[in-house]
Amino acid sequence: MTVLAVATPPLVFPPLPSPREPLSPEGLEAALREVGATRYHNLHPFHKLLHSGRLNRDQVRAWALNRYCYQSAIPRKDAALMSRCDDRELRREWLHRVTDHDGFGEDSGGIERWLVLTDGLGLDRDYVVSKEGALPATKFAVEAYVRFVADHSLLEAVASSLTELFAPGIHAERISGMLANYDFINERVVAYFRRRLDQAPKDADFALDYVKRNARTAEQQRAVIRALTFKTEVLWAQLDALYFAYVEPGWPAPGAWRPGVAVSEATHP
Ligand SMILES: O=C(O)c1cc(C(=O)O)c2c(n1)C(=O)C(=O)c1cc(C(=O)O)[nH]c1-2
Repeated sequence: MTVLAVATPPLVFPPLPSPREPLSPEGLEAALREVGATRYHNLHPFHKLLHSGRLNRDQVRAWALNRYCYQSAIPRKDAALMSRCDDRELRREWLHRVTDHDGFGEDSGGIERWLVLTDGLGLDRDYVVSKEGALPATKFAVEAYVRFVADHSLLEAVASSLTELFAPGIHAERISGMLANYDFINERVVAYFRRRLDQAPKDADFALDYVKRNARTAEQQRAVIRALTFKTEVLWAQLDALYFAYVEPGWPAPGAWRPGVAVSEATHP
């Protein structure tokens, strides 16, 4: 079986830091950044294909439709985090993450902007929102993230959001790569990512500062490194599933979306 030739990350990742003695806050930040540098999903072959214009429109549709599940779960996981939080200051700071996605007042929110993207790709909105066509692995990975935040310590829950430290780079790469390489992508449909370029760094800086101040023992530091590693796996598993279903060998699970389903070729630029 020929697997598409793309630049792949090393098969064996460098060992993760596993502090026995507490690290300094700066040492902990370096360890967390190392997790991102070696495991974040910008390294995944599916993203390399997506950003360089080597997917066809149906493969981009499959990505957007599955990724909707992740988007729509983010406010649920942030509400789960807040429900466990006794610290009013932390709740006040975290609250806007829910409204960034669900919208508030005049702002229709990130989930709506994501649906503008799926509209632009010609996907039926009700079908996307129903999540009926999402891959099993997408649903499992996304729910695992919501459960992780609900079940682990507040510190680990905050740390699991730290993949956002690495998101602006991939969003910038996606905006320029997709605009340059696909004639069916325009400014209107990349609006979601442009907005995240401002939102994500503020969220990530706050969460990083919180983790550096609160993870003081070696045990807490191991836990936050594990939480961030877990989150990179949530993201990676979704792309593995997309690659298997829609690139190579191209086996979508029973019931998962297939080209031609819930699609109108007329896009809405
Ligand atoms: O496009 C991406 O690669 C990407 C990655 C991530 C991430 O790293 O978790 C998020 C987002 N986008 C995103 O748009 C977003 O709103 C978001 C929220 C969170 C989170 O964990 O709270 N991650 C991400």
